[in-house]
Amino acid sequence: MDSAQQNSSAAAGGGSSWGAFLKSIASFNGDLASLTAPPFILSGTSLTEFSSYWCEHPPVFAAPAKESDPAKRALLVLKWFLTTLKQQYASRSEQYGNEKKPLNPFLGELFLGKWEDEAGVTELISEQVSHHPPATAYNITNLPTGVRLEGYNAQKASFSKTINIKQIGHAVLTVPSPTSDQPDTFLITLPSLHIEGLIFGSPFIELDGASYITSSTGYTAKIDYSGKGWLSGKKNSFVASLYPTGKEKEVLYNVSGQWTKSFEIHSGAAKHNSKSTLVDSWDPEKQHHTPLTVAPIEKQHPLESRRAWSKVANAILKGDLEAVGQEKSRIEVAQREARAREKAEGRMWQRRYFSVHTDAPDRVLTLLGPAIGLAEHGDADKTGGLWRFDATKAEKEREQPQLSDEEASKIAKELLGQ
Ligand SMILES: CC(C)CCC[C@@H](C)[C@H]1CC[C@H]2[C@@H]3[C@@H](O)C=C4C[C@@H](O)CC[C@]4(C)[C@H]3CC[C@]12C
Repeated sequence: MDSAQQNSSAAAGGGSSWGAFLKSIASFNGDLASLTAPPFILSGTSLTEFSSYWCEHPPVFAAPAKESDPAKRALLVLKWFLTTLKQQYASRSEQYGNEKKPLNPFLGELFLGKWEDEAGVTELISEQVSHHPPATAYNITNLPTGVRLEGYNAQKASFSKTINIKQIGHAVLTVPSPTSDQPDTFLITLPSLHIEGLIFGSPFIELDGASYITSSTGYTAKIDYSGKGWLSGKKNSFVASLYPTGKEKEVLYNVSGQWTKSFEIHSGAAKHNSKSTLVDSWDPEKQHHTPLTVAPIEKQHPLESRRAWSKVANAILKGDLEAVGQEKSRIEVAQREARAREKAEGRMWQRRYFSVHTDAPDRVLTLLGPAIGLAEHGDADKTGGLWRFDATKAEKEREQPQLSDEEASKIAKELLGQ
């Protein structure tokens, strides 16, 4: 039995737990962390890991740095963005219907790794920068080209027929140009999503609405998402167009397909226009994907996600709900105590890699935000701040010597109750 079938039969047979869950979500307050999901829907993976979905194909991520034409560079950025969607929203649910509830990261949780392939080394830093409201920040750099993505993300959920999730935050991609000293900057918004299949106990994600990518070189891409309607359409569909910013009707390229399957890029406004030609295509089945390398658990910092959550993740794997509850609550209690200590001592938790942008208006949001309706403050009130990668802090972290076993145990005890 695959996990979608397991879920469905749990929903049917173990109807009481799934039924109770459905009832609880119908009245939930929008706080995803407060959802008490039945055991089979729990995942042992924390949301800090999700930042890695941005770069499962490093050569596609780094490709824009080699293109000298700004419009084509913008197209390569759009292509890369579209290739990430399958990982972001469907990789945990290969057979539709086994999306799970990820672990809620604790403040200061880290997920660090790197990809090594024909694009060279690409580094990932992901940090839980805020707990109330929960927000994750990330920075991904392809070292040979300097292509760099930074961003932060929070979710606001509501219930109307199903769980609807609005993503708050944005991403900024910096692409060094082969012909100029000035890199291009791309401001990226994130799609809304909702959960389908809940009633059958086999949840999966569908994207909705539109998201945008706009560049400092004067190009904007709009991506419209749609799903399978009652009468027509295919799951996970999208159409995208790339046009000079402010001239939505002057489409240079159009892209269409399914973000879980394949898509085609055509020149001009319409795919079946006599003047339009096929420029490029993507089929994830035919693509090689580079696995992320993460340090072995014993070598990780105690606040690194897989080390910190290892006991919870093992208990979830074994289906030992009592242990899941106990191990989770150790972390929650220790975190509450840590916050109380900080408050009493008049200090704040120090983020290791990111800082809140507090100076004059943010350069990228001021320059590019208006073209795609993003506010200058970046919804900072809903994400605990406008988070930017802090290269100075990152350098300091890099210089830190490896923790001794005693130091690591002390941190694990104080901050995670382990
Ligand atoms: C399955 C259901 C019953 C419980 C609710 C789970 C809910 C909290 C999960 C499900 C899917 C998750 C999305 C995920 O698809 C992908 C991303 C993209 C990533 O870059 C940032 C996180 C986000 C939005 C996840 C948030 C948590 C979601 C909505």
